[in-house]
Amino acid sequence: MLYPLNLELSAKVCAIIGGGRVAERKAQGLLAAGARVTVIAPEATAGLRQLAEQRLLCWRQEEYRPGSLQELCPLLVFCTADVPAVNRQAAAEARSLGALVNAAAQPEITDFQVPSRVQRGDLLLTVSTGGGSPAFSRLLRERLEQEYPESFTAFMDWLAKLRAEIKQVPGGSDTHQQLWRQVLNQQIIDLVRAGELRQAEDEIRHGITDAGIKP
Ligand SMILES: C[C@@]1(CC(=O)O)C2=NC(=C\c3[nH]c(c(CCC(=O)O)c3CC(=O)O)Cc3[nH]c(c(CC(=O)O)c3CCC(=O)O)/C=C3\N/C(=C\2)[C@@H](CCC(=O)O)[C@]3(C)CC(=O)O)/[C@H]1CCC(=O)O
Ligand SMILES: NC(=O)c1ccc[n+]([C@@H]2O[C@H](COP(=O)([O-])OP(=O)(O)OC[C@H]3O[C@@H](n4cnc5c(N)ncnc54)[C@H](O)[C@@H]3O)[C@@H](O)[C@H]2O)c1
Repeated sequence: MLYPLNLELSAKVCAIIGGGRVAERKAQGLLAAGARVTVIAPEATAGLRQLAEQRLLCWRQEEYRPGSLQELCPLLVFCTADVPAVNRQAAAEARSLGALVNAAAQPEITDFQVPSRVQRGDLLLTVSTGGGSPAFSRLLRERLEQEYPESFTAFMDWLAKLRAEIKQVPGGSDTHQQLWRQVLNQQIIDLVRAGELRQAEDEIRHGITDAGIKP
């Protein structure tokens, strides 16, 4: 069974071996998370070249060779070359440097997989099939995008602010847990989904007042 975790990657060094379609997809996700990305590949897609020209990532236009990763000291290494032996070599070096390895087509050298995802502000929904069917992950992701539209971005922002207020309320975490379980119900999700943010927020505020709490 895979163990899910959401990594804080801002300013962390990540290396991508290979410059094809898979590399480009991985680079986009990593850049969105604020990582410092270096691509090592003799050739790169137009999209990757553009990102390099905009200095959003570093493209080392060369083949991977043992030692290439040494001075980078990356946290994560993505092996996406279309030569399995190259990916194996890079993965071995990465591990010796303490990095975690992703190799989409070679599960035997993979430490972690990248899930399909929907981002709505701080709300992050991810889907994995453990490599069984990435196409099914995509299908589910498309459904989740419809079920959790953009309105959730603003709602999550509001909810996090309210939680910060509630945290100041005396009673400790048991009281807070009980309160949240009472005021957050399935109907709230439906209201946010329908874009009725104001009503969702009012429902929550009323629930808090009914519980006798003044945030
Ligand atoms: C989630 C997503 C994220 C991302 O890539 O960032 C991702 N694949 C996506 C899409 C996708 N990938 C492929 C297709 C074509 C249809 C098909 O083949 O099924 C489609 C669908 C499409 O594009 O329509 C081909 C494919 N993928 C892998 C192999 C290798 C193999 O199976 O051996 C092959 C065959 C290559 C070949 O035949 O040459 C392997 C992996 N792909 C994973 C992630 C990991 C498992 C995640 C999981 O199980 O859920 C894992 C194990 C490695 C990893 O960690 O990257 C992204 C969803 C984007 C979205 O949400 O739209
Ligand atoms: N396209 C997909 O959706 C997908 C998904 C998962 C896995 N895969 C597999 O992952 C691999 C990469 O897929 P792709 O579509 O990005 O392939 P691609 O052919 O578009 O890209 C391969 C890249 O590897 C680079 N490369 C070759 N030798 C290298 C070396 N010695 N050092 C550094 N880079 C080197 C090439 O220059 C090229 O940029 C393939 O084996 C593919 O079967 C593809």
